[in-house]
Amino acid sequence: MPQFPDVYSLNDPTSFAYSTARSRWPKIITQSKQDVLAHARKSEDAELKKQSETIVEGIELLLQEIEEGASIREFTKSEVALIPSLQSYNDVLATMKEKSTWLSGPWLFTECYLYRVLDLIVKSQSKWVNFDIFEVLKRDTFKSSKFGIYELAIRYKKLSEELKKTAQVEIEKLRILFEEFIDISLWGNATDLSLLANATLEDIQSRQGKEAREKSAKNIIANDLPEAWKRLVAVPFEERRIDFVLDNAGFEFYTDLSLSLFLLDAKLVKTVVFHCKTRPWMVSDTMVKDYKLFLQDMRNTEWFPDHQEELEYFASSIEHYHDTEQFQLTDSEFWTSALDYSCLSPHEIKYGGAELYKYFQNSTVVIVKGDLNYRKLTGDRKWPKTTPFVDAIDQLATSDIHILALRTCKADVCVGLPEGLEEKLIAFWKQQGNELGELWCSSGKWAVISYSAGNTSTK
Ligand SMILES: O=P(O)(O)OC[C@H]1O[C@](O)(CO)[C@@H](O)[C@@H]1O
Ligand SMILES: [Mg+2]
Ligand SMILES: [Mn+2]
Repeated sequence: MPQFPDVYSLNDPTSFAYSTARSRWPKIITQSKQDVLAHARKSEDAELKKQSETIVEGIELLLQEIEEGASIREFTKSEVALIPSLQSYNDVLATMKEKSTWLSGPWLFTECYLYRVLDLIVKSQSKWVNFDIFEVLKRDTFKSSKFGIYELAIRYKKLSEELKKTAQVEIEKLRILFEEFIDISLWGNATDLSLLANATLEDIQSRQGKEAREKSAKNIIANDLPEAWKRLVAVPFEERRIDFVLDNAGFEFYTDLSLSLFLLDAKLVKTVVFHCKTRPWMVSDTMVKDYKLFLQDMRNTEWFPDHQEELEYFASSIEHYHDTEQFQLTDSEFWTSALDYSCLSPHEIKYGGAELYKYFQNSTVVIVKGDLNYRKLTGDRKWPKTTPFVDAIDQLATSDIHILALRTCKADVCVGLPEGLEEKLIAFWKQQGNELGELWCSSGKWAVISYSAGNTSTK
């Protein structure tokens, strides 16, 4: 049994956690306050406008508490009565030996807690319960991803028509295509909005598209994809189901859909299920309602005046699979609870962990997308970077769940690297003019593809 190292903490100046709490969070929160104000301004509802004042006050107080490094408090009885899953945060707080603060607590827990406080502030107002505080930002960024969107829609239509024409596509060709669409979905994660605080839109565009991906191929520093492919083709077709634990809406969601469409068209899988968040989360994460908005936005000819045939082909293809239930979307409170994914276990019966555990045992492969999900898989602990992935995911390694993590690295935690590579990357990042070489791992420029068959003992 591996020893569990400490988790990353907000008061460590060598961790990306440090600037996250002191500079990134305040920017994100300030932006969301502006979106509340803009929404209130547009509304004619006097009650809604009045309630926006309470929300803004709440957000300002939150901002002040973070900046002052105030203590983290338990959610009150009435708050938990309003949103029962907040209790998961109180459960974890009760186990902490030291009092946690906004600037010194565990990074992963406190970041999750932050988004729940923000959500609570909004949902405490009756006229705002269905308001997604990040929706405008998510859609605006999708709108400005035009070129990447065109390129992928063109690629997909051509391939899909070819697949439909060909009676029997050679398996080796399908394997190569599988790699291509995994790659698209992986790098789709490079442009999440919680990092927008640091990136320009140009920067974002330069990360999308084929050329950017080709340049990044050497930056995939751990790659277990061959094992996932072997698993996929070993399961009888009728039982083949791929689950996605989704990350971001917008461009990344679009790339996840393109991977799903390829898998369905190529008859590599029978069913695809997307697992979404039940509430606004980490700025850009996908909720079930974002699917409808996605279809609507794809068909917005003002936003996307060119390549309408290809965009329509993409949208109606996914709609078709949605109608036949080969493509499904679902959500669970578990994903935004305080628990990390070692709690995807039969013992976690309060927040949906046991249910998901059972469901995932029947999955061919569970694709876990993005940085935050990866941090929750590995517990956000200070694992030596050469730790095997299966040693960092606790009981999931023996859960019978087949996990494939696709993650661009935007935080300190990372495992599965070959001996000596970390040292080289630290030196390289320093040489690039960065003060802290260790922060290569939070730059979003490198990525890992990690697999666990859920049965370490027979691996
Ligand atoms: O959308 P992703 O890939 O989960 O990225 C968001 C994550 O990255 C971070 O920005 C890393 O610091 C966190 O806010 C969060 O863990
Ligand atoms: Mg763990
Ligand atoms: Mn995200």
